[in-house]
Amino acid sequence: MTTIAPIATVTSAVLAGLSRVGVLLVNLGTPDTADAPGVRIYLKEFLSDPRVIEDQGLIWKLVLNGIILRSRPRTKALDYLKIWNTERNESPLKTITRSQSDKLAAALSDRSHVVVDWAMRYGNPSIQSGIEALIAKGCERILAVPLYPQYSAPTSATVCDEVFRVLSRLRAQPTLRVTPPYYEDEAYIEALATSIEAHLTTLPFKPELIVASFHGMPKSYVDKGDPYQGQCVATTEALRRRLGMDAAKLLLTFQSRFGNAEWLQPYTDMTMERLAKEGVRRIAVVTPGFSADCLETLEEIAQENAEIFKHNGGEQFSAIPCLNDSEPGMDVIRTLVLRELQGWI
Ligand SMILES: C=CC1=C(C)c2cc3[nH]c(cc4nc(cc5[nH]c(cc1n2)c(C)c5CCC(=O)O)C(CCC(=O)O)=C4C)c(C)c3C=C
Ligand SMILES: [Fe+2]
Ligand SMILES: [Fe+2]
Repeated sequence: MTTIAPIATVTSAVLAGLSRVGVLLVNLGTPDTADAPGVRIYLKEFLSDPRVIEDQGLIWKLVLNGIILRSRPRTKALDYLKIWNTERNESPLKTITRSQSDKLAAALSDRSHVVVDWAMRYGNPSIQSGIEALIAKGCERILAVPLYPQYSAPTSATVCDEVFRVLSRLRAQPTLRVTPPYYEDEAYIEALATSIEAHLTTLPFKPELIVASFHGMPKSYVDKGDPYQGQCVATTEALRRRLGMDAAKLLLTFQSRFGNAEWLQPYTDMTMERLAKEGVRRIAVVTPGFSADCLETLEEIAQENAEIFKHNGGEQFSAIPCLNDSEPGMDVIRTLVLRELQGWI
């Protein structure tokens, strides 16, 4: 049965005349600790989400609990250790998302009734705690911002599911808006292009080509109607136009395959191997689908895929940082948020 949460905090804020607008930045989530128990808790929550693994039947439950959660946490914890932010003792995804939130708050500080916070879909800080904190600060309107340029059900939709689940337990709900995907927004394409150009000037070599690697997903999800692949293609084509590069100079690939089903192709790792074997010696890889550097960019691309490329004859490999909390990156988030807050501020 759905329980109705107490609304005392909401009521007192409203009575005090503190009606505010809340902005909640949300990214995927990451383990709290870089060890097997921490990764197990994270993977269990993540992989039990029917938006991520659509068939949550008995066979999947047996595979998840009997195989995956027994072995993967140990190996993945070692990968997390390679990229861990030891200063703050947290995953880079958290450090960067917090900084994006702080910088957005600073950029909107002249609008005192706007409150900015951040949350993770899986793990901590949770979406529930983020929404409760905004409500406690008097926010009667909330803009949820899934930090994914391209929409997909396993990422953007599940953020909405969780936001709606939290609101479903409230008697006095805040009014809700959700930012749309921004896969071909001018500010986003411009930010990607300038960050690529700036990065290339820092390299001691000139890449023969650039690979744009997006997180993959099972092909069947797209066949059933997920628009993700089309939006990745649209981003890449817009970037090609902006950079004056053709499909042979800016390639589109999909990484992070999980399980045995067919995922979106071409696969990043197989492309690295193919390119090196065909004689390409110098490449750069950009990851436009990730708004913040994380395990998939810092370890899988910058370490694993660099190794695959070099092992097969490649010589120079450079991973281009995500937009993160850089000036162009914050320009994207600020532009998106200000556009979607129109009429509220
Ligand atoms: C069926 C499984 C998965 C789907 C579908 C999926 C889609 C998807 N994921 C991202 C972004 C990220 N994924 C990250 C890690 C990660 N992804 C999966 C599985 C699926 N992702 C797993 C099991 C993991 C954990 C690591 C591992 O065990 O391999 C991350 C990094 C998180 C971090 O802690 O740094 C991100 C970001 C997108 C955009 C996406 C949809 C297209
Ligand atoms: Fe993923
Ligand atoms: Fe990965």
